[in-house]
Amino acid sequence: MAILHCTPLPFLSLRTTLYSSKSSLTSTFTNSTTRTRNLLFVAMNTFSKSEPVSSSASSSSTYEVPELAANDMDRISDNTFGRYTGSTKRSGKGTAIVWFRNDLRVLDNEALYKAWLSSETVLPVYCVDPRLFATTYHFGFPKTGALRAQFLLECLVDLRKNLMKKGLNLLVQHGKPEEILPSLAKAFQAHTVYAQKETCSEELNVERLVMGGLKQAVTSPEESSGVTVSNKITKLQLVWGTTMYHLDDLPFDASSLPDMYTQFRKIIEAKCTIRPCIKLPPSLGPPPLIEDWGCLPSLEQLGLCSQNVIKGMKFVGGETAGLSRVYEYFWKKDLLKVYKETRNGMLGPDYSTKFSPWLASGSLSPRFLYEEVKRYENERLANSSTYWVLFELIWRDYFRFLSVKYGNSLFHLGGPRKVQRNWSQDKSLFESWRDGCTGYPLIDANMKELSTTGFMSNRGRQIVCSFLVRDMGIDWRMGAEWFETCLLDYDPCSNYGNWTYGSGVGNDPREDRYFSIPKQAQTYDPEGEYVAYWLPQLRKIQKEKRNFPGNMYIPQVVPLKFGTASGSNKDSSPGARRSNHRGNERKWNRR
Ligand SMILES: Cc1cc2nc3c(=O)[nH]c(=O)nc-3n(C[C@H](O)[C@H](O)[C@H](O)COP(=O)(O)OP(=O)(O)OC[C@H]3O[C@@H](n4cnc5c(N)ncnc54)[C@H](O)[C@@H]3O)c2cc1C
Ligand SMILES: Nc1ncnc2c1ncn2[C@@H]1O[C@H](COP(=O)(O)OP(=O)(O)OP(=O)(O)O)[C@@H](O)[C@H]1O
Repeated sequence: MAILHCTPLPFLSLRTTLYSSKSSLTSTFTNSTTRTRNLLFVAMNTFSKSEPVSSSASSSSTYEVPELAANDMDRISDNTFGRYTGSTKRSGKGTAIVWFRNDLRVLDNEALYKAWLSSETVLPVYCVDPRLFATTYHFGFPKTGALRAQFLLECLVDLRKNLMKKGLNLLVQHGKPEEILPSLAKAFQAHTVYAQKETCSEELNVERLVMGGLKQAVTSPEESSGVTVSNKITKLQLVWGTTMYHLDDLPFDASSLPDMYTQFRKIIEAKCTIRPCIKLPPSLGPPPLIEDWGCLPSLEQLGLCSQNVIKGMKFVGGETAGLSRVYEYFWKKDLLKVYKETRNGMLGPDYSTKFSPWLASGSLSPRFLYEEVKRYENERLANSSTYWVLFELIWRDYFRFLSVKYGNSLFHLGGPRKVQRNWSQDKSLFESWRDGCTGYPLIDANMKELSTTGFMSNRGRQIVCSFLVRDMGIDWRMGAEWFETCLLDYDPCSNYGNWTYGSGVGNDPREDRYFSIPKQAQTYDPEGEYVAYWLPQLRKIQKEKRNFPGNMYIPQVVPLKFGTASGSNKDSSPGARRSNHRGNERKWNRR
């Protein structure tokens, strides 16, 4: 297989020039500074770009997710917006800024709604923050890989389009929010900056800096829209919005969050209701007078090599595509009713919802998903599958609330329980995992899918995590940071939360399990279809041997801790296809 090695790219300086007049606001890109990244691993940017061209159509096929024409997606999104249009009246004065972060949507966006209600003019802003394109904390991988960066850019194009449909626009500025927002607040004499509240320290730090910047940029006395604004500090109002259940509706403080998921779920299902989605008026305009709303950077300007998805799933970024995927999965293909039976699959777009990239960027509201599940249950049928999507979305909520409870310990080697264990940071072992060259087809296929598409199934993520941590004994944060680079759906809470669970350092000591590769392969890829898709050289091998190819495949870099990879299932893990969250694994014996 040919691997494209991209040498680390110089980092671009993104400089913002802001003319503090309402009519002239310009952003410029400066392609000047070259700062070579300080990288621990030089080959960190290796992406499996070009598989050999295969004779079989199925081996080289790509699937767009959703697989719908652009005009169909526009129609679906217009219809959805139509259902969420109300007749609220605004009563506010002056200008409010909406600072978009991981809430790149118009539908059910509370920050946007509050800004509209509280003002006469809304200024929507997105800051292309260079820190998002720097490197990960410990191991120097790209903080945002090319595929997620591309997805993000698509989200922004679409957000601008949807805001324009609502009579607004999106101001795109290049630089740090703590520098841009105070300047804008001053220039527009905004009374408030509204934004979605985040929970992890990197984002909290930016919130603190923005707050500090706003305090320093006190607006000067001036007559604006008939209102006298005198030496007022622009407020930063942070709005909760990432979860299906609202933080304020939990029957306990985040600090008393139960440490067992099931306990958490049962309490909130019994005691909490999910707030309805917000209905917006047909127009949120008028927009402020701005000549130049700013342009989006190219991947190259962000210091990334552009990467085409040439195999597997190609996700289309943006709210329009996200709403269309919901329509496609629930209504067009009618797959919600079988979700629980198919969700542990690995191949193709339809074994699971694939909502996660849109949820992570905030292009889809989890409350909207809840309402769509309920609508489906009313109009079609309700069964354990329709419930199970909500069950999984509650996991997502849980990891978000855990980040409030446990703070930075979610990112620490010992995790929230401060578990002491010896970890290795063996570079060549790690690289064999990262590049999909371990000699275990199931691991290698999953890792190639990740670097080629930015996605991996939940089953695959659990298996490759267990292998890295249990069989290789590698520092789990290396795996978590590589996922941070690659995943389209990267979310700090879900990613680091799942990695701490998978590594046995999470808050729940029972979530400490070993996934046996032979057992997983036999259960979830018995005919080797998945591995042969990603490793075409295995296609010539008998189906049931593809996961156990012996010397017909590359050598294994480490032996397995339990069981063998010979094809026989020597693993004594609990029964196959259990429907619980992390079924089909065995308790890890601590070293
Ligand atoms: C090591 C590891 C790392 C992960 N990193 C991330 C991450 O960065 N971002 C992310 O969104 N998910 C992460 N997950 C969770 C899960 O794998 C993905 O959410 C899921 O595979 C996305 O595919 P889907 O949308 O088709 O999921 P579906 O099976 O259709 O589930 C519906 C939704 O439920 C939520 N969900 C499902 N499983 C989980 C879970 N275990 N934890 C949290 N939410 C869940 C997701 O929002 C998902 O979109 C990780 C899991 C593991 C084991
Ligand atoms: N959004 C995020 N994405 C990825 N990592 C994050 C995010 N927010 C916080 N972190 C991680 O949280 C950790 C914070 O480390 P920091 O040193 O600031 O805090 P700390 O608790 O004092 O840790 P330490 O004791 O290791 O110094 C880092 O590992 C950082 O990468």
